[in-house]
Amino acid sequence: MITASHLIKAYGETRALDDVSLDVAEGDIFGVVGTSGAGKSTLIRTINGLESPDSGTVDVAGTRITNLSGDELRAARHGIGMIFQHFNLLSRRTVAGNVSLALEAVGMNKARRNTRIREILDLVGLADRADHYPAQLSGGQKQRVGIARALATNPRVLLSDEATSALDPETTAQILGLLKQLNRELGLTILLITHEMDVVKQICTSAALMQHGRIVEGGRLRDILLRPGSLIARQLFPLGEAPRSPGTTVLDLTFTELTAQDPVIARLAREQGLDVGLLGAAIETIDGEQTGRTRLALPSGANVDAAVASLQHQGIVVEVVA
Ligand SMILES: Nc1ncnc2c1ncn2[C@@H]1O[C@H](COP(=O)(O)OP(=O)(O)OP(=O)(O)O)[C@@H](O)[C@H]1O
Repeated sequence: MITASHLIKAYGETRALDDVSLDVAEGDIFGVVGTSGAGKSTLIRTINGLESPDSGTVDVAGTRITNLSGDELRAARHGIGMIFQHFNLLSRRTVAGNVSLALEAVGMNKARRNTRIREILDLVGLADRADHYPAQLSGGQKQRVGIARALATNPRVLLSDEATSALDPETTAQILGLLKQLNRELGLTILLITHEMDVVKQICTSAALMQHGRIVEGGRLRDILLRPGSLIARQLFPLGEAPRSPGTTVLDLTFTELTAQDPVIARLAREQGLDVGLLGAAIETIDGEQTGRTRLALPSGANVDAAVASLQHQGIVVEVVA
């Protein structure tokens, strides 16, 4: 649904995008994560045609965005909804008036606009706020207006630029819940950029990690998590620095639903006759599956190869970290 191919964008000496390629499948919720300055905003602005790359191409829903300019580009952008960290609402317009803007831009007549505004405000849970002004709304309600405005023209794609970064954790969870619902009910494809791994945990089905203008890792979350050495898995389930104590072997285990219910540690201890220590664990539901990482310590003298083989036999990804 969204394909970016070999994007390069430089600002002076800085390569904000340094050969970035990305594929977002229809119906996916794809999160691009990275620290400040990694190039996330430049990427999302290039995908909706606000920024043109020095080279490379962007296709959204079958249209080559990077070939368009002027009216053609404006028309294509009506098919791409976008929401922002600071909502970008017009303070002098009511909630209905803000949503109406998107519909006026595509030339819809007043009667149809009014019907569509009611419909979309109902969908985002703001039917009773149509006549309020942005200043009279909470942050979460303002973002709901942003979402209603972005989806008013029925785009198949929604881009989200740090849409929950200005919200408290509870409101963030509600807005992410709404996005997930819209993804499910409308088949909406969502590409979001965020610096918060929690956002990825809560709704994404796929993710990519950006560093210094490059995508250093990406794919479906369930595949990424089972990739030994995955940077995204480490950030999703931080276990910290591995402790070093002479003779002890430290293992990091990554497991998915298949094994979450199994008595993995007990079985390892029993089969190998080992006193296994538990050093850390982080377990969450990701993409609907119980997933997690656990850090174990094996005592000195343990047959590490046999222990690793036994864990791998149970479908667990094992890394010897110390
Ligand atoms: N218009 C611009 N002019 C000059 N440099 C820019 C411009 N836009 C971005 N950059 C530079 O490009 C790099 C990537 O910036 P970008 O805003 O895309 O990163 P980001 O990951 O979105 O960071 P943040 O989360 O802080 O917004 C940075 O080094 C930034 O300073």
